[in-house]
Amino acid sequence: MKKIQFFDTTLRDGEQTPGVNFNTEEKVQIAKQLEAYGIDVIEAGFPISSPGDFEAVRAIAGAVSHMTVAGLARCRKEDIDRAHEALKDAADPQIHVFLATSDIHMKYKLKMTPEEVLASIKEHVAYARSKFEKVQFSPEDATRTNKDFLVKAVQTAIDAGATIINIPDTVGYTNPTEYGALFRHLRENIANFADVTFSSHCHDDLGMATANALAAIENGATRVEGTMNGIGERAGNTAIEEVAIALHIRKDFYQAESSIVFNQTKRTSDLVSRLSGVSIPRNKAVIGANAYAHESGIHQDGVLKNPDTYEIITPSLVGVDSNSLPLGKLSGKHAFATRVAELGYDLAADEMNDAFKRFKVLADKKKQVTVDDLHALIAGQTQEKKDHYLLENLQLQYVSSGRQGAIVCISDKEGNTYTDSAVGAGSIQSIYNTIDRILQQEIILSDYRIKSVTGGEDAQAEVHVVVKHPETGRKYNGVGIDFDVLQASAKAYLQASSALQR
Ligand SMILES: CC(=O)SCCNC(=O)CCNC(=O)[C@H](O)C(C)(C)COP(=O)(O)OP(=O)(O)OC[C@H]1O[C@@H](n2cnc3c(N)ncnc32)[C@H](O)[C@@H]1OP(=O)(O)O
Ligand SMILES: CC(C)C(=O)C(=O)O
Repeated sequence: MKKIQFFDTTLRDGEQTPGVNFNTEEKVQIAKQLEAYGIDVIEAGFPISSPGDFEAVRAIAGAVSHMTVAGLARCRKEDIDRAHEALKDAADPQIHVFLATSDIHMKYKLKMTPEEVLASIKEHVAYARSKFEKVQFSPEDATRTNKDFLVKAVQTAIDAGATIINIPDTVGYTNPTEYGALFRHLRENIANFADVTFSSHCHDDLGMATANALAAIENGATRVEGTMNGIGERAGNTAIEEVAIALHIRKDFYQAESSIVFNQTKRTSDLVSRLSGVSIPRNKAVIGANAYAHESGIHQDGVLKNPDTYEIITPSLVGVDSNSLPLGKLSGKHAFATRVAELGYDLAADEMNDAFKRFKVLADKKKQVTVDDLHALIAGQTQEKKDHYLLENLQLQYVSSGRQGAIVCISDKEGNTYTDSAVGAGSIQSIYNTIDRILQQEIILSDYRIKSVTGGEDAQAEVHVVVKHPETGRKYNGVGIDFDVLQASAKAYLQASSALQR
């Protein structure tokens, strides 16, 4: 098994995410959590960039005990001096010196010739080495750099004293085949490749940052740079938690291990998300809210029988409490029955079948069926079983100004069905007038209240009515629950009428 080190740059490249700005206290908090997560090296910042960044690097250097603390520096002596100053209290300091090597960066950004770039690498890496034992050099934009020139730049850095070489895919341009081949090329052409730590640093512009990092590992890299949750410049960096878990779950393939403390994954990710303000997409690998949720019936049935059928990561491994089986229109009977039983209902087989049919109708209308929806559904079903009359269907004619019309069909316990129609000042009144005609009753509606049982725009409605017998003055209650408020109103009125007619 080879050992893969993780270099976390959440506080440096991660902070380059537009809109993200950590203060020193937050940086120290994240650094300590990254240490608990088992990160080997933390890039605490870019000390020359601002007094705040300098201070944060200094504070982190003094706050962590067994993680290497790195600071970034351009090929400029003042950058290296500033990093040295910021890291002077670190138990294990490292400097990260970089200089771009691609034609486009050298010509347009640096305005330097390739020869000047090689000379600068030699001079500044040597200067860094005079101050640090651990010197990392990154040829920025390496994946768009001429391969022969990249070898020269890397060899120059190693000869000048670099102990770590990082190969950045600065603009997220490469792919796993090409990036893997680049590491092979370096392995074959760098004299003392094995004496130096080779590292990957990928960006996610084409969505391949994790795959590229893994390809680097397959081809000689023993260190991976990345950020928690993949935050970073533009589309972000390699997500550390993804590479770490991929190595662990596919140990059989990668033959590699790391110091990552997996059950700290969720906690670390949550902290970075909260302090950065960058929320995690629900479908994000490893730590997204849906990563351990199974909605479709066949998957839910499999997971209930044995979680390994559809779960390659056990939620507790990464510090997630448990998996979940959210109910939706694609869910099946096994998951539905399990949830109903968990909610404390003991339904007979025919009741369960009936409830499942109603659930499917409801789920077709709602994005997700919640626990409240289930309570409402079962409460409605239990109540309707007791009622003499049942609503079969309802048809309404809406006129923008004028009287509204309703056609109502109801059935009774003996299996008779009755259909009639009537008009009213509003839709609900037209429904109630029709029910009165069918049941040949004259009753007084003394109260009508409506509330939503569940949340969201697709909430179920619960309607409460109180009707009064015109002669005895006795009052009868009715409750109707339905996805549709007019249906719920009809059901409530029928229930109250059933009670009055008994
Ligand atoms: C690929 C990466 O992510 S690299 C890290 C990127 N991160 C950041 O840039 C965040 C922090 N940066 C900053 O605060 C500022 O850019 C500073 C303090 C570093 C520099 O600020 P300024 O002096 O105002 O320069 P500015 O940012 O406008 O331009 C960068 C200068 O650095 C030069 N430069 C860029 N990279 C390097 C390098 N590796 N080595 C030496 N010089 C470099 C540029 O050519 C340019 O030089 P010029 O002023 O002679 O034209
Ligand atoms: C400083 C380097 C490693 C970098 O962040 C990049 O090239 O993306």
